[in-house]
Amino acid sequence: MEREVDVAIIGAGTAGLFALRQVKRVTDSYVVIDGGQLGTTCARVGCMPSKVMIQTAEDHHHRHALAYEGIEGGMQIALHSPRALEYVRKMRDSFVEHVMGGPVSKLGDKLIRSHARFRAPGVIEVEGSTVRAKRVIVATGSRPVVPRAWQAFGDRVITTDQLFEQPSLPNSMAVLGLGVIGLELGQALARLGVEVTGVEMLQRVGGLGDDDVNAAAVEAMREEFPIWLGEKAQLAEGADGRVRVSAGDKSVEVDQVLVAAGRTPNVDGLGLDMLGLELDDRGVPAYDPETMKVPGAPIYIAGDANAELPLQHEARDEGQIAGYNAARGTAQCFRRRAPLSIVFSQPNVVTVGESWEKLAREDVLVGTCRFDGDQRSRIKHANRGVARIYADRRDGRLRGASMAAPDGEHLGHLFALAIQQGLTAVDVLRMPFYHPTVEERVQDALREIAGQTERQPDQPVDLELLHDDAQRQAAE
Ligand SMILES: Cc1cc2nc3c(=O)[nH]c(=O)nc-3n(C[C@H](O)[C@H](O)[C@H](O)COP(=O)(O)OP(=O)(O)OC[C@H]3O[C@@H](n4cnc5c(N)ncnc54)[C@H](O)[C@@H]3O)c2cc1C
Ligand SMILES: NC(=O)c1ccc[n+]([C@@H]2O[C@H](COP(=O)([O-])OP(=O)(O)OC[C@H]3O[C@@H](n4cnc5c(N)ncnc54)[C@H](O)[C@@H]3O)[C@@H](O)[C@H]2O)c1
Repeated sequence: MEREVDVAIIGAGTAGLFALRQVKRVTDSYVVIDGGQLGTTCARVGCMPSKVMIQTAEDHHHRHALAYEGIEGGMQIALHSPRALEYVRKMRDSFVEHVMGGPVSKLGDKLIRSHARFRAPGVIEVEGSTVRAKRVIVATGSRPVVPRAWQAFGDRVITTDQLFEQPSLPNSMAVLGLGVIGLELGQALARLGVEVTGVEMLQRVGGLGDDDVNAAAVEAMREEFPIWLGEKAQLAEGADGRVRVSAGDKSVEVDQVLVAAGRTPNVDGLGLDMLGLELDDRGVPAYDPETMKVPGAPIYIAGDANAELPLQHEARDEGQIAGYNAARGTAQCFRRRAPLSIVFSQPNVVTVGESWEKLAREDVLVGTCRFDGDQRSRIKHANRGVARIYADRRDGRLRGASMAAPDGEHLGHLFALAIQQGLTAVDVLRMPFYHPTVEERVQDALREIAGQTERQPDQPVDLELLHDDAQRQAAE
C-alpha cells in the first residue's frame, strides 16, 4: 500500500508536534509517523518527571533549615520513597495526558504507528507500506548513551528512561556524568536520602565553560555529595550484587548506577546514509539552523535529532520553523532566540548568550557578583554561588552570562531578555531592582562593567540624567 502526502513528519515529540501545528495551517495532506512511545520525551521521561523529583527533593531537604526558623520536628520528617516515586509518575501521567489529549488525539489515520526508514529522499518505508512525501521533517529526538559493556549489569545500571519507573530508591547510587542530567538529578537523589557519588571525566560540571562559576558550582554540590572529577568512570562486579565504580584511584561500591553520560540523536536506522547527504560523525545531516532545511534534499531536521541545542524550547522553535518551511516548500530564515540553558540544581546553573569559551577575552569586560552575602539569599538559605556577566568592551552591550546562582532560572531569563534586546550593562542598571530580591545582587556585576565603560564616573550611573543643571538654569 502506498500513501502520497505533501508533508511527512517523523516523530511525534515536541519538535514533531510543533511542526504539525504549522503544517496544518497550510495543508490537510500530511502524516505523522512515530514508532515509539507517544507523549514526548519531555513529558514522559525528561523535563517534567525530573522537575517533580527535584521539587520533592528540595522540599525534603528544607527540613534541615526548619530548626533555625524555630520550627520543631523537621528532622523527624521521613521520605517514603515508593510513594515519592508514585507521585512522580502520577504527575508525569498528567503531563503525558495533556499531550495525548491535544493534537495527538485528533490525528486519526494521519498517525502511523511505525518506525520510519528512508528509501529515497521523499520515500519512507513504514510497517507494511510506503509513504511518498513532497517534504519530510525528521524530528526523531535522542536517547541516552550507555556504553555496551555496562549494559551487562542489567537493571543495576539505569538511565533516566528507567529512573522514574523504579518501585523505590536504592540506598546508594553512583551518578556517572555530571553534565545537565547528572548534576540536577545527582543532587536531587542525594536530597532524597540516597548515598550518591558523582563522577565526571572532565573538570567541569553542568556544561559550564567558565572556571570561576564551575568552581562555585562544584563547591556548592560537594556540600551535599562527593564529586570525583577528571577521570572516566569504570564499572566492575562488586560484593553482594553491588556494582564497583572506579575512577582514577577512587572507588566505591553502590546498589545502582545512573548513567548520565550524554544523549545521542535518533538518526541511525533512518537510512539517511543512503541518501547521498553530507553527514557528521553522529550521522546527522548538514542543515541550516535558520531554516532547518537539509541542503539538496526535501528534508528538514528539528529538535534533539539534529543534536545542536537539545532543549525543549529549541525543539519547539525548530519544529515550527521546519513545519512552516516544509508546508510551503520554502527555506525561509527565522531569527533564533538568545541561547539559554538552565540546570535545575541548587544553586541553578545557567548559561545565557555567548559562552565564555567562545568569547575572545580581549573583546569583553567581565562583571562578577557573589551570592554568599546576599541578604535575600540568606533568608532563603540559598546564599551560595556566583554570577559572571560578559559585556562588549567597546560599548558595554551584554553578550553573555554564566552563573551558579540562587533563583538563577529567573536571572537567566532577565539576561536573555537584555541580551536579545541588545541592552548595555548601564541600560539594565537603570531598570528597577526591588529590595530585597536576589535580582538586586546582579547590580554589583553590572556596576563593575559600567565602571569600565562610563565616561562620567561622578554621575550615579544607574540613574539617567535628563538634562544638566546648566541647561535647566538656561531654560528658566
Ligand atoms: C531527564 C531529562 C530532563 C530534561 N529536562 C529538560 C529541561 O528541564 N528543560 C529542557 O529544555 N529540556 C530538558 N530535556 C531535554 C528535552 O526533553 C528534549 O530536548 C526534548 O524533549 C526533545 O524533543 P524532540 O521532539 O526532539 O524529541 P522527542 O520528544 O524524543 O520525540 C521524538 C519522537 O520520535 C520518535 N521516533 C524516533 N525514531 C523514530 C523513527 N525511526 N521512526 C518513527 N518515530 C521515531 C520517538 O518515538 C519520539 O516519540 C530533558 C531531557 C531529559 C532526558
Ligand atoms: N535542565 C535542562 O535543560 C535539562 C535537563 C536534563 C537534560 N537536558 C538535556 O539532555 C541532554 C543530555 O544530558 P546529559 O547530562 O546526559 O548530557 P551532557 O552532555 O550534558 O553531560 C554528559 C556528561 O557525562 C560526562 N561523561 C561521559 N562519559 C563519562 C564517563 N565514562 N565517566 C564520567 N563522565 C562521563 C561528559 O563529560 C559530560 O559532562 C543535555 O544536553 C540537555 O540538552 C536538559
